[in-house]
Amino acid sequence: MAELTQDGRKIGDILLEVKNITLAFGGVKALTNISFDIKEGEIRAIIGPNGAGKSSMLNVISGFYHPQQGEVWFRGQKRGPMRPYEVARQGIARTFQNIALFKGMSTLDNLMTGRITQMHTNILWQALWKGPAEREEIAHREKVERIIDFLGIQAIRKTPVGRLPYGLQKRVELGRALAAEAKLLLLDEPMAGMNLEEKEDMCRFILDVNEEFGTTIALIEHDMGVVMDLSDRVVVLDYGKKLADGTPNEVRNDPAVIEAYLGVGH
Ligand SMILES: Nc1ncnc2c1ncn2[C@@H]1O[C@H](COP(=O)(O)OP(=O)(O)OP(=O)(O)O)[C@@H](O)[C@H]1O
Repeated sequence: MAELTQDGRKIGDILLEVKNITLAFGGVKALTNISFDIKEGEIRAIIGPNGAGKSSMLNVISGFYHPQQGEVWFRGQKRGPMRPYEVARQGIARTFQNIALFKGMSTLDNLMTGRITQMHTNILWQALWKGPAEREEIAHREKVERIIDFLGIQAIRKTPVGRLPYGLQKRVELGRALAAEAKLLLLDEPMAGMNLEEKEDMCRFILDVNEEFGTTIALIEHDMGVVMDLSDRVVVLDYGKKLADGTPNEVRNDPAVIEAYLGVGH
């Protein structure tokens, strides 16, 4: 059953669910018995003080970490242990806390690498018969050009990304994740290190992606203003445990959340 948000966006059924996830590194428990869901069309934030387990959670969802306990369900199916590229092929794309682009390559080429999960022909096939590979390349190129237009980055399409200012590199990284045409987009601190104007731009792009492509988005963010403005629901972690889960308003007024944040001087 779809529900409508105040601004008229449609939120559908559960797209991804984590159930009782426990993840430890040696003696350090990064996540303890964490459960929550992400619904189709939703913008979902994961927040919490430093070391709360946010990135670990994203790494579990994207297949980089494998929890000792718990289950991940995607599109109604329980997932077996999966490698990150298998998760990506299933329709989950992500960006990283520290930008992970190919710095010497152009914006365009970086975005093309985002198409890899969608490519059908391989190198042998390309060598044997150029036709289909060429047609495929053209189709991928068209998709990437649309993303370049959407993000307003035509002027930097040939620029090596290492030469771009930080805010633009973050935008290219978002573009690469978009190029994968994922159902679920995971953004690890998309506004970290940005000035106010860059943050406002990034917020706009996240909302536009969600509205225009219907992409479900889960993001980790430290800027509370951004989290409260952008997200439909927020899950709060602290010391690897789930502290609260609800609408921005519910979470903002939760005494346990206020305590956790005040306690670490936020
Ligand atoms: N690969 C790893 N090896 C060992 N310990 C790890 C690893 N990844 C995370 N941890 C530990 O797990 C805990 C949670 O870390 P995590 O990075 O998930 O927190 P976070 O909420 O994302 O923090 P931050 O806001 O500072 O990025 C920390 O104690 C961290 O040191």
